[in-house]
Amino acid sequence: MRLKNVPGSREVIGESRFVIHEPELQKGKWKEVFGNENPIHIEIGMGKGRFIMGMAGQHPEVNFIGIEKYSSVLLRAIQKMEEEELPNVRFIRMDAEDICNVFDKEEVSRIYLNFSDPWPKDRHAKRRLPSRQFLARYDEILKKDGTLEFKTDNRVLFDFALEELEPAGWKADTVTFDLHADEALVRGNIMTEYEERFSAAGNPICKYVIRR
Ligand SMILES: C[S@@+](CC[C@H](N)C(=O)[O-])C[C@H]1O[C@@H](n2cnc3c(N)ncnc32)[C@H](O)[C@@H]1O
Repeated sequence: MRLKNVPGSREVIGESRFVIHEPELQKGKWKEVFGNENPIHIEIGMGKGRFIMGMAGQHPEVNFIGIEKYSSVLLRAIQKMEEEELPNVRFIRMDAEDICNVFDKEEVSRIYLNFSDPWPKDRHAKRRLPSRQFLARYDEILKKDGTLEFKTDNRVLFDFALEELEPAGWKADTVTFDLHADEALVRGNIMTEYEERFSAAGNPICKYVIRR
């Protein structure tokens, strides 16, 4: 269900203590937000937050920041955090196009892209989160030894994402076209909302991991 205009969602988000309301002000200072020196991992297009909250529960030694464009979707993640507060999670409502205004050079240790919107029209290719335009933004904020991980069931988008790596100066370390068929790779895997739905429908899940 895509909820773009849930009445009151902007107000709830505006008052939520789990949301960073002026993220540009934290650029270069994210460790202060969490009050520790732990590495920062971000998920771009986090949806309702299942993945990032699952990861945060498994990894209290990491700080997680979820980025989501739509308030109505972010609202669902906030509701989950009201039920199960995690000290190492914060959310930002923003378009990831502006990500370089929010994180300083090498401030982020890992970026997760999960089931990113495919934007099927060619003229919208630059809006795809694994596009070379976005890779250039990730290049700015990711630590030199940082990691980028991308999962999707959309084979066309995945093939596009693989083709974007070389022109952007990136190289995949691990590529799988059926994550759930590989016991070693799937160990510790946290399912996203979309992953649960699509893998239950029998769609193979593709994934790449890049270590810089
Ligand atoms: C297909 S959903 C996948 C949600 C979740 N990652 C999952 O796997 O279940 C893609 C999400 O990315 C968000 N999104 C798309 N483009 C974005 C952008 N440029 N900045 C921030 N969020 C974005 C959408 O609003 C949507 O919630």
